[in-house]
Amino acid sequence: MVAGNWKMNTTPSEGKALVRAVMEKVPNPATRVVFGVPAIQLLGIQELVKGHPNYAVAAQNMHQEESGAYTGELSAAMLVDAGIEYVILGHSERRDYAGEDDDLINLKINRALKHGLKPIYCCGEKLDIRQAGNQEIVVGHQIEQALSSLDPEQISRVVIAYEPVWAIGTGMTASNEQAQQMHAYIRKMISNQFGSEVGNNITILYGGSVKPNNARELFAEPDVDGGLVGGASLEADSFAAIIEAVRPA
Ligand SMILES: O=C[C@H](O)COP(=O)(O)O
Repeated sequence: MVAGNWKMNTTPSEGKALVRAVMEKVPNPATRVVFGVPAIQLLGIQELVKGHPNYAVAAQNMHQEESGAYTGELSAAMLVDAGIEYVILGHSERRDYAGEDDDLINLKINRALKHGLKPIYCCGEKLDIRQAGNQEIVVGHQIEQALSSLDPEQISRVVIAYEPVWAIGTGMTASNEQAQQMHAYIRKMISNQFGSEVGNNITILYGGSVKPNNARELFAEPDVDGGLVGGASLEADSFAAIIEAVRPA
């Protein structure tokens, strides 16, 4: 699977042009392709991908409550009614700028699953943690807090995105070995808690400076099931090249 996270980029007309160009370049992707678009574009982009077996749309956030007086927020029910299939939750930018922690993210994941949305749960360590060699402790803790209350059926609808914070938007991609090591660790954690069938089948994406020139090698690692792409998803040529770098299932 390849998911693009546009973050706060593209106007609605730019977004539509980008999706049209990607779909024209890769009309039949060999993998699931998801556009994570700004809230104002959800309906418009959903219209463009509607009916396509491999293209889908993700919201970049969602509120944990069912409905109510939460000005500026989007609910799970609204996303589902608009035809949206995925929601990105726990991105490091929301952890940093909106103060989200794994307890809150756990509430959001539960709400999303209750409505049939598929959460793309983001986790990952900061640079000082990596330098101290504590990345598995920190990511393990994030996953435990955010996902351990789920049952095997629920977790099987979750996509995990490992995004080392030091690699996001910096051009400093994790090495293939670093990515593989963490993905294997995450898969083992999920297998231990939910059983090996769930662990073997869960999709674990790598995110952090994925580009056309490193995607193929990263995606060739046995536990890397694709990517969550920021900057390189904003340009049709580079996103199309990354989609085409996914190894066949
Ligand atoms: O959600 C995507 C990540 O934050 C990666 O962003 P990037 O590809 O620009 O490093």
